[in-house]
Amino acid sequence: MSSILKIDRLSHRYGASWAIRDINMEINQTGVVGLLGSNGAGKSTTMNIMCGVLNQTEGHVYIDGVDVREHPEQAKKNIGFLPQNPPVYTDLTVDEYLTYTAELRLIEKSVRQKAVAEAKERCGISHFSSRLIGNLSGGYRQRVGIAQAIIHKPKLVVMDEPTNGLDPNQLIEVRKLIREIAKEHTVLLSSHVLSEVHLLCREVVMIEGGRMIFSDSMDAFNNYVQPHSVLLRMENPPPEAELKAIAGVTRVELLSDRQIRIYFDGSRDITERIIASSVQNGWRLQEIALDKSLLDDIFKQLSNQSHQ
Ligand SMILES: Nc1ncnc2c1ncn2[C@@H]1O[C@H](COP(=O)(O)OP(=O)(O)OP(=O)(O)O)[C@@H](O)[C@H]1O
Repeated sequence: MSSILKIDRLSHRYGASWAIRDINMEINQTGVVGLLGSNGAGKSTTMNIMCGVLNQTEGHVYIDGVDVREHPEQAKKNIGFLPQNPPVYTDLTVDEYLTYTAELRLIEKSVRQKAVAEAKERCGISHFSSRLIGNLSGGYRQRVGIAQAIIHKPKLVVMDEPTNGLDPNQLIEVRKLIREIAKEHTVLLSSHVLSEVHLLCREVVMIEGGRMIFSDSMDAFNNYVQPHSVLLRMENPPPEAELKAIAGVTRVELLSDRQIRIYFDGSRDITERIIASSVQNGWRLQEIALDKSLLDDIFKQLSNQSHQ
């Protein structure tokens, strides 16, 4: 059986400069896969090629076994695309716009209205059928954008930064909708926000500077995001050796006479052991805080590893 998406040594350059180099990816299941990368990493370029909007310089993209460049019409039957700026027409009503997109997707006239009704229902916009898109909030406009992406029931739905610019309530709602959609479709979404990918995705692909630097499950990715150091403030800190003796501690860094950073090997109960030792030995612990890895640090760490 063919993969839902297979990307094989994909590269693209604009003029003389390469935007992406040698991207490889394979997805075989439903669920959400995140394409994570900072601004300018190459996410939109990859997605635009995947969806047949841009012709690559080198490499291949197969959707359900069909080469997007060689057989675009056939491949696009199984792709839904929500670009970074949703292609919604603000002077059309929701019904007019979705009927138009159903037509573009070559859905037969006899079943077009049914397809529009189903897409509206799934995206929670049935009650806005005759509302002008220009009069909808950002969150609802995004739902209309998602509705056009699933109207022809594609196997793969590609969403370029789908939650960008939404307010916190809209964010929660749109995330919920993406999770729903991902029960039946494979969703590939891009983001430059680590927490977004964390909340939604089963797998993560990271690109930086146009190169793929990580591709694995969310659990594997978490190993990089989990804190590996803790910041302490103590009124009566012990000699370094006593802190090093706590199980799991790998390194101790004295920041000032009361502030200390402790590096540990990933065991989650380290804070409990530090607190217990402090109470037992009278170190008078005042503050303890886990250092979360910053996205920039993770990018750096992974980039270094992939270049070694
Ligand atoms: N049409 C274009 N012409 C020339 N260079 C481009 C063009 N589009 C993108 N680039 C360059 O290609 C690189 C990758 O851009 P791309 O838009 O794919 O990144 P991105 O990860 O989607 O970033 P963002 O989140 O900012 O959209 C960047 O250096 C960008 O400046």
